[in-house]
Amino acid sequence: MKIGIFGLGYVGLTTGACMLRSGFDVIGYEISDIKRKELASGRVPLCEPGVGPVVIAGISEGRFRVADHPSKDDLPDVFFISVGTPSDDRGGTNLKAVNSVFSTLADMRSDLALKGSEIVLRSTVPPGTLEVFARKFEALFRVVPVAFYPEFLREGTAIKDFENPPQTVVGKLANSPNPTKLISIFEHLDFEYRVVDAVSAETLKFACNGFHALKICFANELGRIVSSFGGNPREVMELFVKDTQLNISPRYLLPGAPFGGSCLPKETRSLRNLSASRGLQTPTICSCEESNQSHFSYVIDCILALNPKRLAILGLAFKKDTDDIRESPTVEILYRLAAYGGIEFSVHDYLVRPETAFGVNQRLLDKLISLPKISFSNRVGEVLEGADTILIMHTDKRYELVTRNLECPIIDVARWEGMSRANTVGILESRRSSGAGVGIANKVSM
Ligand SMILES: NC(=O)C1=CN([C@@H]2O[C@H](COP(=O)(O)OP(=O)(O)OC[C@H]3O[C@@H](n4cnc5c(N)ncnc54)[C@H](O)[C@@H]3O)[C@@H](O)[C@H]2O)C=CC1
Ligand SMILES: O=C(O)[C@H]1O[C@H](OP(=O)(O)OP(=O)(O)OC[C@H]2O[C@@H](n3ccc(=O)[nH]c3=O)[C@H](O)[C@@H]2O)[C@H](O)[C@@H](O)[C@@H]1O
Repeated sequence: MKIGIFGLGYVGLTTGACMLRSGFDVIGYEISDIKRKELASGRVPLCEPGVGPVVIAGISEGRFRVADHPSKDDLPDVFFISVGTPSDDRGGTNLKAVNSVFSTLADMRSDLALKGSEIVLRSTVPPGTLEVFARKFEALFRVVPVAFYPEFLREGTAIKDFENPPQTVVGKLANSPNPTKLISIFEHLDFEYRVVDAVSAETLKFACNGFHALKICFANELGRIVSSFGGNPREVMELFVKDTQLNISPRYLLPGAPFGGSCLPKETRSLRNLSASRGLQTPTICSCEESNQSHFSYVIDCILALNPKRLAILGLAFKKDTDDIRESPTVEILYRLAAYGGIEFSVHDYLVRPETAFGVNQRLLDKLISLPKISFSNRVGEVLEGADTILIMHTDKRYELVTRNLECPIIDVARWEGMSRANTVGILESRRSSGAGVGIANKVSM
């Protein structure tokens, strides 16, 4: 069986690698010339453990090909759509890329029907999206099975998650046939799956990401309360998650950094936007954004309490084991601290590299490293040299080891260590009276 994948980003390339591992041939359709060229030259334009070697081997064996659009002489049996669905200006979902893919496929509908191809939407989309596209591209949906199959992978563990998903759900429209070829892929991978209506599958995806964000907010808010009484937030929550009868899984429940990445912030904005569009009052769900912002303020206070002059920051990506800096908490913290002036930053990450960043990540990184008083390196020793304060943002054991015997103050946000706001008020006052940070002062005071 031949698999086609639209969008060779974090999800699309992982899907490609997993399909190759399962023995299928893959054609990736990617709109970015640079990404296509990189792949054609045997370079993988992102860091995701395990993906690179499989994709490169697939390319050299001729089992992974890359093109800008499908050709009717070389049609896949199953098309996965994994293009980006970023937030729009109002917190809704920008569906332009998905629309463009459906439009391409609609133009080829007779060839797709002849081949018996199926279309599987994997991009995260708001409830009701498949129905909207079914109306818009009615002629395509009439002759080709189209399903929504939410993706539950996490960056950094994407292959593992793809091959062992927490659950497998296929959403389809009432009058659409079962996507039998897609289901035969699951059989091969030994997945259990459930077929539900498209709106349920679309909403389930938002429910999962919204709940992940909510759990993080709860853990971080509770952490702040425990800290204020002199208790140990990690200990409290480590005990809390031991109760797996009533407290569900430990994931997302250990206090640490504010949440970030390309998904949770986007989906919390989308949920607020969806509620508002239906005139619904959903204060718990809507408060996640505010709660996360207040946690940023708390972390900033803890850093400023140490009055750093030269701050070494370990971990720039939104979490360890990825090079993705989209909505990274570290990036947000850097901008907020930079607005105060007077701090020099040296930043380390094992995987983020200016020379290998692409697309949005490249633009974000270029902007960040053009900040005054910031240096960036992939050598941790270089970054630590001369630092008077250290900020650890990733739960990476290597950071624990390399900082173990250092004498300067360390704030390990990822593990909630060294987090204290003592003396913050005095420092904020003096920074404010020197005119620094006026623009964001109200965000920082709590
Ligand atoms: N990153 C993650 O951990 C997860 C993401 N998702 C969802 O999967 C989707 C993709 O996410 P990412 O892979 O992170 O995005 P990404 O931004 O890394 O990749 C999207 C790719 O699609 C390409 N593209 C855009 N329009 C195209 C078109 N018309 N034809 C072909 N290629 C096109 C872009 O150039 C880019 O390479 C989003 O809807 C996201 O919400 C779902 C689960 C996990
Ligand atoms: O829909 C998506 O796009 C994906 O979004 C997230 O995956 P991802 O953003 O790759 O990574 P996560 O591990 O969920 O991390 C997101 C944020 O939560 C934080 N986090 C994660 C786990 C945890 O236990 N605690 C915690 O604070 C991370 O540091 C990060 O800031 C979801 O968790 C995936 O299940 C989902 O498929």
